[in-house]
Amino acid sequence: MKLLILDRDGVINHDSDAYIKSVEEWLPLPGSIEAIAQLSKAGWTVAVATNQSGIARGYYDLAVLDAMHERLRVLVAEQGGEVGLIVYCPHGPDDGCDCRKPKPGMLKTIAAHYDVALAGVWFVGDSLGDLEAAKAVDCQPVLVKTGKGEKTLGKTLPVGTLIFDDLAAIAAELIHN
Ligand SMILES: O=P(O)(O)OC[C@@H](O)[C@H]1O[C@@H](OP(=O)(O)O)[C@@H](O)[C@@H](O)[C@@H]1O
Ligand SMILES: [Mg+2]
Ligand SMILES: [Zn+2]
Repeated sequence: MKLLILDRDGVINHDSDAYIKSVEEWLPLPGSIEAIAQLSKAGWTVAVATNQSGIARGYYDLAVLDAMHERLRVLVAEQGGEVGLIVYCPHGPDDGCDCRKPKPGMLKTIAAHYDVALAGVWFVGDSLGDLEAAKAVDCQPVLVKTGKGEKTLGKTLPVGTLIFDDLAAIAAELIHN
């Protein structure tokens, strides 16, 4: 199967150092909804793996998080596509969970859900932790320059990291090559 895994904040929607705390603050990046819909219509399964420590920090609750993801699903459906499994880590940095990136727990959950191997599967993120999570399970790390991506570019990236301007550029690459 053609599986693509996306980080959420900074890849699909605008990110904020103040966290994305409400559906109103959850604003798609230019071209991201269309990119997901086009990928879906081209036979790709698009899953999401997102850290959401704002839950542990008490900035918003699971109902709000679910509403953001319902919004994502509705917007993509309006473009004729669909979003696959969305996995989130609600824990804080000190909770010692297995799912918070850079740990690869969420990627493993997605692989198990679809019963596929992760080797070579593209995982698209804007933070170094996303790329490190990818590397940990032999996914292809892919950095976008949106969100925190420009800042991440200044760090030492995992060997072999691919770099694209945004999700729309990734969709064009995957669909047309
Ligand atoms: O990019 P994804 O994984 O979809 O989500 C990132 C968010 O959970 C938040 O992650 C936080 O990091 P800490 O969790 O506080 O280290 C900060 O970077 C926030 O700016 C950001 O909105
Ligand atoms: Mg991000
Ligand atoms: Zn977790």
